Amino acid sequence: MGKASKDKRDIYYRKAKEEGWRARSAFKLLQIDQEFNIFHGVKRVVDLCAAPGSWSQVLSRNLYVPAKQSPDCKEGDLPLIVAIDLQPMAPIEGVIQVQGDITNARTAEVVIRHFDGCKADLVVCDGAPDVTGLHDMDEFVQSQLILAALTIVTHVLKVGGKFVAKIFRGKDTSLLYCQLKLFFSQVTFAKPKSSRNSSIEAFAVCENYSPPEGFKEEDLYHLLEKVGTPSGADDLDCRSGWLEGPNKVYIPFLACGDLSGYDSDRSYPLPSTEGGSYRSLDPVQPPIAPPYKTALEMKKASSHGASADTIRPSAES
Ligand SMILES: C[S@@+](CC[C@H](N)C(=O)[O-])C[C@H]1O[C@@H](n2cnc3c(N)ncnc32)[C@H](O)[C@@H]1O
Repeated sequence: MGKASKDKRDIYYRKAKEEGWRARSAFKLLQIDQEFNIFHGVKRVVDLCAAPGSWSQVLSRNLYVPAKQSPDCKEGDLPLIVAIDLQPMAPIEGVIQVQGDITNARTAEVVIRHFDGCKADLVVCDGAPDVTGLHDMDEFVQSQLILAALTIVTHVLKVGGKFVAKIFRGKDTSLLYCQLKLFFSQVTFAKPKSSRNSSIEAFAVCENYSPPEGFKEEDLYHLLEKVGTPSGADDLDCRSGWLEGPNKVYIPFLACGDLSGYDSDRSYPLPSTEGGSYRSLDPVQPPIAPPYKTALEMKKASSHGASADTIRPSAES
């Protein structure tokens, strides 16, 4: 698809470039905030799986920049934004970057250290594995990423805090809902208007972090395993809900936005520019070390006569 054609078919892709966002996903977080007011009162935030950084940009523009420009704000009062990803990303004003795997305990430790004993008001996670197209498999890997994010949440989120995580809707969605409901009094699955209807993605918006009484972080997985099992029913289900039977949970699902917003499944005419012809903008910030870079290097080298297996992946060279 040519750039102009993509601009026409994907209004949020075009708008992202016009407004200086690194990815169209920025609009998903903005639309979730419009509906749930998740940024209200937030001073400390963790952005998990943040690259290329459009959610971190949203956090910077909505929290850090206004505070910095306020004449009453002192240096120590500036919002703290910590962003983590496997991939490096170009710097963003007011955002501390950690490169690491969120499923690794050491990454969680680095994040916790940045908070220096204080707790976060908000944790967001837009993590996605490389999608295989096998829905059950993709949903499973995605749910593992969410559970890794929940591990970090249990260590860094303050009681009453919020957590927003990308989910893939599938057969285990109710289980995931019940697991999240163990820790948050309000859990809503939301679909922002900028997320295409054809995509199985949605976002779990979890409000009012309130772990079960006596909860210890090291017991997280043991507790989650009990959700939906007969043995766990007695002590957990009153909080998290039932997976089966007459009292089965119904997941609150909300389509964010109204009819006045752009529809991500529609094509929109391109704006006419001076001179009549439309000029597509370049992406705001191309990824600095994308996973496909090695493949491109190998392809380039093989077309110049070198054997592909003599090329070292760029991370090792
Ligand atoms: C959809 S992108 C995130 C887009 C980002 N929110 C933005 O607005 O620019 C998903 C990201 O998840 C990251 N990711 C996937 N698995 C991860 C893991 N185990 N640890 C850290 N990051 C991970 C990928 O590297 C990728 O950058």
